[in-house]
Amino acid sequence: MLLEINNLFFSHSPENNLFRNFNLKVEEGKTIALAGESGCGKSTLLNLIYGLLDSDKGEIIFQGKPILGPKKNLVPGEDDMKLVAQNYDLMPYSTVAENVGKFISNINLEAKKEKVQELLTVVGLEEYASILPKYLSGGQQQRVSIARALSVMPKLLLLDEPFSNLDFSRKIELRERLFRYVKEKNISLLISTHEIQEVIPWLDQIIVLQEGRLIQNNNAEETYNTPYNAYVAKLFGEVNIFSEDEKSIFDLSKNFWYPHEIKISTTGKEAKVVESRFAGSHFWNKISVEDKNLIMYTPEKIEGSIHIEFEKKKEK
Ligand SMILES: Nc1ncnc2c1ncn2[C@@H]1O[C@H](COP(=O)(O)OP(=O)(O)OP(=O)(O)O)[C@@H](O)[C@H]1O
Repeated sequence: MLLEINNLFFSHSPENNLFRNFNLKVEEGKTIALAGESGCGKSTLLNLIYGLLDSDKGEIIFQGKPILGPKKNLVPGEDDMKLVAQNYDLMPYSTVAENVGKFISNINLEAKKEKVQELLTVVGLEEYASILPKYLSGGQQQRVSIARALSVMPKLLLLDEPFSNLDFSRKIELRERLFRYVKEKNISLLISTHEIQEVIPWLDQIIVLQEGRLIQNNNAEETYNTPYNAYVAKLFGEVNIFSEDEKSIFDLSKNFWYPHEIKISTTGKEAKVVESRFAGSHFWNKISVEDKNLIMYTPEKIEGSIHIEFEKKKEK
């Protein structure tokens, strides 16, 4: 096992016990999302794993060796682990290329140059090699920091919200190149995000945190289809949530229905269209059924009175 967290306890302050008996295992070469709403403990967990914080109890074992916090280890960080936090920590008077090459040996300068070039391509900054970081946007600095972390070929890369500062098209480009690169090099990636939708296609596993508790740890498909609770379902975007009573009124077998799982049918329950709005790839509709408002997506604009059914194949 690459990383093992056993019975971890941690609190920032005595009145706020964030992690209470937290356990997690990370295998080699896996791409894992650390998901959960703001404040659930994602950054704190990454900092604990990297050795920037002292745990109150329990152990974090990386490649068979315990990670010691700052009290016992003055220089945090392991050779085979890198963290890219939300402050990018670049050398201000060195160029982008020098920053990326900071940890690469100077023994073979030609090989170093090639490696830096390869990493700049991964993060889409080939043209910025000779620029100083201060002339870069926050998102670009973030990418330099990711390239520098990749340069040491870590066994485990921890990324804290790596796409938070990027516009949509940059995000799509970086995402694909980064995820392919880490898989190819067998680097385990633990990436914190509150926009799980954006990374689903690349994930082996999703770990969901809720107020410091690990509440679900499955692959993306299982997490999406059988979310542990409404909090998990909501991480995937809009979802219709039914109480136990409503579940029986609607004769449903599960509590969470995504908008695309509700379909127009010739029979089924009658519904009134409250509003229908163009949303790009579909129309976003609010409908009212049995005094409950539901969101459903349709290919065309809808109005008036309709009949709906709940997609059968997703029922479990
Ligand atoms: N230095 C600190 N001192 C005291 N409390 C802190 C500190 N850092 C974080 N916290 C608290 O610990 C909890 C977890 O914070 P953390 O930053 O780990 O969450 P997060 O899931 O990464 O959030 P975000 O997605 O907003 O970055 C929050 O309640 C936060 O207010």
